[in-house]
Amino acid sequence: MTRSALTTPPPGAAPPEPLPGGPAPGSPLGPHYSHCFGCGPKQPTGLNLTASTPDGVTVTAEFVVGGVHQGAPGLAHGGVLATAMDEVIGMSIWLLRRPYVTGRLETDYLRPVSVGTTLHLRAWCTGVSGRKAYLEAEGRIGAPDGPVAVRAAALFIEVGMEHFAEHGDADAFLAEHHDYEVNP
Ligand SMILES: CCCCCCCC(=O)SCCNC(=O)CCNC(=O)[C@H](O)C(C)(C)COP(=O)(O)OP(=O)(O)OC[C@H]1O[C@@H](n2cnc3c(N)ncnc32)[C@H](O)[C@@H]1OP(=O)(O)O
Repeated sequence: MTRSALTTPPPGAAPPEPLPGGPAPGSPLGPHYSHCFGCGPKQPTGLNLTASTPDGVTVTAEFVVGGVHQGAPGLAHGGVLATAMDEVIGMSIWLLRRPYVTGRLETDYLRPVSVGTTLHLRAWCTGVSGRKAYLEAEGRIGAPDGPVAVRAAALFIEVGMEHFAEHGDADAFLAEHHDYEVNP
């Protein structure tokens, strides 16, 4: 992975600890928003990723590449694979229950991914420094220890709820997260 300086945590940036009262290891994670293109069950044209966490800080998910995800005939579109990386990374930082958005996403494509492949995704945080979270992800073909097809590194930036209120629909988010603390 040719991770750039922009997605490499600075010295002293520690990875996060599991959130007290967070999801139990192995338990499935719900979508962060039901209409999300990546994980929303009410988004029929989306990726419909479902994920779980083995340890409260890592996220795993399976993505079955279908015909609707093609770029070249029979092969996954690179932008769709980047979307899957963005989503699983977003799910892993959402384990902290603070709102982050993608600032930068770097993707390496190491192997072609055929339609019909189950891509085993994994994402984790390598460090948090102020508002910046540094994250990585990988997608492996056919099994959790299969050959790596895609790798990603990302910088996510923590934002306030005003980001969604000003640019999007904060009420739609809060309607699905009654337990969410706006000012924790
Ligand atoms: C609640 C669950 C949500 C799940 C979301 C799922 C993931 C997504 O799809 S998010 C959608 C895609 N992303 C976006 O729409 C974000 C669009 N961008 C923005 O809104 C803004 O640029 C935003 C919020 C990232 C940063 O703006 P702002 O809050 O003004 O902060 P800003 O001062 O510019 O940057 C903060 C720091 O991050 C750095 N930074 C910001 N963007 C980048 C970038 N692209 N690359 C490198 N560094 C960056 C800045 O240099 C700055 O660093 P420092 O503190 O060292 O000076």
